[in-house]
Amino acid sequence: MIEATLCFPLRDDDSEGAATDGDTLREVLLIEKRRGLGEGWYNGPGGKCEPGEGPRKCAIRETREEVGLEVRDLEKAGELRFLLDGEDHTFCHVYRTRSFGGEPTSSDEAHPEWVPVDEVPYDQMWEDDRLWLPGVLEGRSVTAELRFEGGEPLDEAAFVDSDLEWGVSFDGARGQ
Ligand SMILES: Nc1ncnc2c1[nH]c(=O)n2[C@H]1C[C@H](O)[C@@H](COP(=O)(O)OP(=O)(O)OP(=O)(O)O)O1
Repeated sequence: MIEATLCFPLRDDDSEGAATDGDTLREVLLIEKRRGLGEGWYNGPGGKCEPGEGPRKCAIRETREEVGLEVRDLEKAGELRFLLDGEDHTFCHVYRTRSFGGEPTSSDEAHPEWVPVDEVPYDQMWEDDRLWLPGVLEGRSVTAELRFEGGEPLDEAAFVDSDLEWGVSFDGARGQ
């Protein structure tokens, strides 16, 4: 099974024009994927773990490689198990963070964009994301089994059903 990661940097944009009436606009950094699995769709920065690499290190490396952001203090927010035609395909660790340095910049893999959390373009993302990402962006934790059918590649298969559990604890080794 492939082990992969996703990382969702969050910030409050209270600059003039972004917020009105004292409200703060909460934003998430998404990427428009320029190549590979999910090309053309929005997602968080992330990707496959290298051999021997822990998922937290992978999320930090992939975010640096894809958008040039140095993310820190990652909080584990989810574990997603993607099945294709009844078989395990990818196990994805999901993180969020409010701590990072640098400015997001485009690479040949990804184009970054700060997006208000209530304007996430779910119609231009993996179909399952609308089930779990809103809760993750609200600060909740989730485990999910997400089932696809129709053969490789995964991003051309049909999303068929899911089981989600919220309020999961990622304390201890599972928090890695
Ligand atoms: N269903 C769904 N929703 C949201 N995100 C994903 C899925 N399925 C997925 O596989 N993913 C995520 C998990 C990973 O972050 C990427 C896929 O990794 P990929 O881009 O292939 O990995 P890279 O390491 O960037 O690719 P290479 O550079 O190694 O080719 O999608």
